[in-house]
Amino acid sequence: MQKLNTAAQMRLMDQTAMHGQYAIAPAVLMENAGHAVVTHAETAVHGWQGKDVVILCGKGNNGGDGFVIARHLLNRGARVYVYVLGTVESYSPEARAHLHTLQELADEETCLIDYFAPSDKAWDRLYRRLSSSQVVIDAILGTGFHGTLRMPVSRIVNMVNEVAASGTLRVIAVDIPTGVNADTGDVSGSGDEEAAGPVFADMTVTFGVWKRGLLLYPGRTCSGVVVCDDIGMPRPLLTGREDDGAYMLEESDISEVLAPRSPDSHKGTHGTVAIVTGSSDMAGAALMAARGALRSGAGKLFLRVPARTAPYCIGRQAEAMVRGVGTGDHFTAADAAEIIEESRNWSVLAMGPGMGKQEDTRMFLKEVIAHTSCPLVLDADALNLLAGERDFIAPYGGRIIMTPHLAEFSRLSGLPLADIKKDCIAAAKQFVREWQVTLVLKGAPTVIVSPRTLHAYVNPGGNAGMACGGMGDILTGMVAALAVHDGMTSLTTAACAAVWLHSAAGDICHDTYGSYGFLPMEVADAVPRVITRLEDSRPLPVLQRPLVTEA
Ligand SMILES: NC(=O)C1=CN([C@@H]2O[C@H](COP(=O)(O)OP(=O)(O)OC[C@H]3O[C@@H](n4cnc5c(N)ncnc54)[C@H](OP(=O)(O)O)[C@@H]3O)[C@@H](O)[C@H]2O)[C@@H](O)CC1
Ligand SMILES: Nc1ncnc2c1ncn2[C@@H]1O[C@H](COP(=O)(O)OP(=O)(O)O)[C@@H](O)[C@H]1O
Ligand SMILES: [K+]
Repeated sequence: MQKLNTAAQMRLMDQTAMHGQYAIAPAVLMENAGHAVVTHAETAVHGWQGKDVVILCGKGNNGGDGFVIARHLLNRGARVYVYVLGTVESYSPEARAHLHTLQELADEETCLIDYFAPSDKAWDRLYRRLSSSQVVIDAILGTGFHGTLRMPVSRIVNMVNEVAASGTLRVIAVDIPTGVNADTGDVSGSGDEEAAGPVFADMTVTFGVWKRGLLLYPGRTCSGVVVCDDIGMPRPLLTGREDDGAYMLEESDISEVLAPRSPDSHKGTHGTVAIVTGSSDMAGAALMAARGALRSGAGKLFLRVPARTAPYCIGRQAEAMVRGVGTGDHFTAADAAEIIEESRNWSVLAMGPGMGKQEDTRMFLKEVIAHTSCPLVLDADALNLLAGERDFIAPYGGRIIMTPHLAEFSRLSGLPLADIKKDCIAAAKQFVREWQVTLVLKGAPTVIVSPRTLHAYVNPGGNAGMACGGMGDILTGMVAALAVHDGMTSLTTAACAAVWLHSAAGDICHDTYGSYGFLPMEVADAVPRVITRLEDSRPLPVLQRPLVTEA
C-alpha cells in the first residue's frame, strides 16, 4: 500500500525530516531529489549522453531541484539550457546554494543559464530552444502550485505542450507536472477555456511518497509514467499512518488478505450469499450480480427477485437458487417479512441492481435494513431510494457497504456532482463521517473509505472498457461474496479486495479485447484467473506444500 499525500502533508513531512527530530540538511533532500530525476528518467530518454535538455526552473524549491538536475546531467554528457524564473534572492537557501554551484559550471558550450525576462526576443529564443532539444525538464512548480497558472508560467507551459505535441520533445516532470493540484488532481484551466492548462508529461518522478493528484483525474492524464523515489526520507515518515490518510491499493495488499481455501473446506465454509434485487425491466442486473458473486467464490447463492421477474431468471444461472417473491414486478413492503425470515440463514445480503425506484420498494428496503442482522451491500436503485436518508442509515452503518457511482453518490449525499469531482477523496470521507457506512465510490479511480478510521483507499486499476452498463452489478455480487470470504478482517478490507479484483479482471479483458465491447459477464468470468494469479505469486503455506517432490 502506498501513501497518497496532500501538499500540506508533504510540507509537514519535509519539515519533520529537516527541522524536526531527524535534522537532515535541506540541501541533501534537494540533492537526492534532483539526482533521482536524472537516474529514473535516463532509460525513458534513452540515455543523457549528447542530449540537449531544457530545464525550466520556477521560483520555489521545485526550481531548486532543477538546478541539481542540471549539474548531474552535465556529468552524464548532456548539454543543458537552464531557464531561471526566480531571482537569486527569491530562492530558499538550499536552492540558492545549488544555483551557485551551477553558476560555477556555466559555459557557452554545455551549460547556458538564462535569467528569463519576458520579451518578444526571449519568447522566440525559448521556442527555438525547445524545438531543437530532445528533453524538457518541468521544474517550474511542484506541490506549491495553487489556483490557475499566471504569466509568464502560463505561456511557458503552453509552449512546452505545443512543442511536445510535435513528438520530438520528451517531457519529464519534477515531483508533479506544473499546474496539477497535488491534493485533488484538479488542473489549471479546468472549466475556463481562457486559462492555461497544465504540463502534459511523459514521465513524473515524484519525491517521498505519491501525491494524490498523480492518481486522480484529470491530473493523472498529465503525469505520464510515475516513479516515486524516497529521496532518503526517514522510513517512519514514508510509512507512518496519517490522520487524513489516503492510500493506493497494490496487488500485494490483496494477496495478503485473500486467504487460500482450506483443503477440507465445504460450501458452507464459503458463505451463503443472497442477492435480493431486480425488477421486470432489469432481470439482467440480478443475474450479473449473481455471476459476480459466484465467480468470486460464493459457497451458496440465493437469488430472490420479484415474482414476475422470476421467469426471466430461473435456469439462466444454474448454480443460483432462484425464487420469485410476492406477486408483482417489483418489491413491496409486503415482501419484507419473507426476506427478513430467510436472512437468518444468509451470511450477507446484496440489494439494489435493477431494483427500480418505486415508492413501495423504498418501504421494502427500509424494513429489510432495519430487521436483518447480516452485512448488507447496497447499490444502484437501493441507493437512489435511500437518497437523503442519513439519519435512518447511520445506526446500521457498521454492517453496510454502499457502492454508488458518482451520479448515485451525488443523489444520495446531496453534494453537487461538480464538487465531488473536484475532490472526490474529501467528499467520500465527509460522507462516511456522516453516514457511518463503508463507502465504495465507483469511478476512475474508485475510492473506498472505512467508517472506523476514515482512511481512503484508492484503486488505480481498471480501464475505460469497463464503462459499460452492468459492470457495477458484477461488482455488487463480488463485494457480497468477498465480505464473507475467509480471512476478511472488515467490510472495508472486503470492499478493497472486491474492487481490486474487479478492476484486475477488467484489465485482463482489456488485454484480450482492447477498450471496446467486452462484457460485464466476461469480467466476472476473468475473476478466478486473477485470484489464481495472486495465489501463484504467494509461497505455499507449510500444510499445502507437496509431501513428496518428484525428482
Ligand atoms: N521542502 C523540501 O524539503 C523539498 C522540496 N522539494 C521540492 O520542493 C517543491 C515544493 O517547493 P515549494 O513549496 O517552494 O513550492 P513550488 O512548487 O516550487 O512553487 C512555489 C512557487 O510557485 C508559485 N506559484 C504557485 N501557484 C502559482 C500559479 N498558479 N502561477 C504561478 N506561480 C505560482 C508561488 O508563488 P506565489 O503564488 O506564492 O506568489 C511560489 O513562488 C516540491 O514539489 C519538490 O519539488 C524537493 O526539493 C525535496 C525536498
Ligand atoms: N474508465 C474507467 N476506469 C476504471 N474503471 C472504470 C472505468 N469506467 C468504469 N469503471 C468501473 O466499472 C464499474 C461501473 O459501475 P457502474 O457505473 O455502477 O455500472 P452499472 O451501474 O451500469 O452496473 C465501476 O466499478 C467503475 O469503477
Ligand atoms: K513540476
